[in-house]
Amino acid sequence: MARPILTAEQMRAAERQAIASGTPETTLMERAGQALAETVRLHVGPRDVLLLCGPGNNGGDGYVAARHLAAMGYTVKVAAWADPTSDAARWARSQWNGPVEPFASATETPIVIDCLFGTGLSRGLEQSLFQRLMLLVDNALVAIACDLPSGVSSDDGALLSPIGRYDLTVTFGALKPAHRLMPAMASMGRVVLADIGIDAGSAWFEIGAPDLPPLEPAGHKYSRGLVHCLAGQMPGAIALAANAAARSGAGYVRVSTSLPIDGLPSSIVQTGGADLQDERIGCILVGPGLGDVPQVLTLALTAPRPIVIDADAIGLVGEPERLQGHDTILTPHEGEFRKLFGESEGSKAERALEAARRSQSVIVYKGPDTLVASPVGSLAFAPPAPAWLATAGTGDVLSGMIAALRARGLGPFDAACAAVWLHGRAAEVAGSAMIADDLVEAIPLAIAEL
Ligand SMILES: NC(=O)C1=CN([C@@H]2O[C@H](COP(=O)(O)OP(=O)(O)OC[C@H]3O[C@@H](n4cnc5c(N)ncnc54)[C@H](O)[C@@H]3O)[C@@H](O)[C@H]2O)[C@@H](O)CC1
Ligand SMILES: [K+]
Repeated sequence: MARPILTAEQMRAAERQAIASGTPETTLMERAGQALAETVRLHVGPRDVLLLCGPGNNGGDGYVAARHLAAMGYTVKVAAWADPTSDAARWARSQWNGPVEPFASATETPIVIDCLFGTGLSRGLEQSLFQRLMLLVDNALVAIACDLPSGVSSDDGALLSPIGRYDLTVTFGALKPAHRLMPAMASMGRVVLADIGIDAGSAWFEIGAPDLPPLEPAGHKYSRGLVHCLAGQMPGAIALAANAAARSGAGYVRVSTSLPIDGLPSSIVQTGGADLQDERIGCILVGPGLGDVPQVLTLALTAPRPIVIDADAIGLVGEPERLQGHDTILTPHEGEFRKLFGESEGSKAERALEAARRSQSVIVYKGPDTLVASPVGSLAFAPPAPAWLATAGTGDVLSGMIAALRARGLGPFDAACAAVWLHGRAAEVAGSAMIADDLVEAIPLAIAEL
């Protein structure tokens, strides 16, 4: 299931919309606090709980959760860093009939719930506050963030002040960009999304397990999708990509190469020439192991077919506007992105969307927080992928997977999203000691699970 992602401003608008439709703000807060308490009950055993409450509505959620946890039988302590400043938070505070101690006197507790600041954080926490918070969080058996760890900038995932490591983050209505952007995402633990009755429709979302095109009973290798790979100076990389394409369900994978490539399965056809006008081609793949051979990219761009442009070919594009009018998917990592699009301002999300607009291409902006952006403003955030994907050749595997799913008939944005999800899942299946070749072997297993 794809989960929606909203900026802080969009979240406030959705909240205003819910209030205008007759749901009072205190009801939303009640639902949020109750969901937080329920999540603790479901995920964590019956140990003492400390809730740390801030002045805004994040703190309000904390007072509500304290009431529900106490009713569930937990031993609950509440420590406030400041008195409530919003009406809803004052209401929530008034409903909590236990003691509230000053933040400075809070001591280490097995379960710590950080309800200091959420989407309303406007600057870093003062030093004495973040130091004490980090101590309590890092010494807890289980640390839980209400909406966001305090110190995280909701819209871009930046750390406005240092944060500890959380086991669980419970968010409401929609995920926020920071839940899926570095560096913040690395410290959030599992992110649980609670429904509080807000309509959180958005063009931004977290990628969920894909629906792949059904296989036609009367299908044949061309209708299943023909991927045409263009080799370059280092054919090992394109061989990996071609293998990945074949194992992602392409009906037919061809590689144009001037040098025979050893070790390719015989089902992958090697050709000397490259007839890219062949209308049966579902997707062309260019870039892995290409080297400095710009004429191969130019050749690919003469073909009126979908193209995946990866690795070396990204650096050969020149101006992103050159790609307008082509049906292209680009798969840059950070260095390749900056080489093609320059040093632009803004969050990773904004830069990905701007790059997609300029090039009129789908951009797969890779990294520990991979994003897929479309020229019309759709933006997909990858769920966290295993750290062991950071090894040679995994990018080649991804580009082959995207080319296969594009050739199988998915649109460029959907093909990229599906491949990113399956790539992460295949890495989990392959395990932490995998090499890129093992990742290829794991693709059919990941697809079989769908
Ligand atoms: N938007 C929604 O639909 C809902 C929001 N809810 C909760 O409300 C939260 C947002 O509430 P708020 O907008 O009140 O924001 P916060 O509770 O995140 O914080 C706002 C308060 O903190 C102060 N502040 C900001 N940065 C500070 C800093 N570095 N040091 C000291 N003070 C600082 C602000 O002046 C303000 O008083 C969400 O994160 C979520 O937990 C929930 O109650 C459910 C519904
Ligand atoms: K928080």
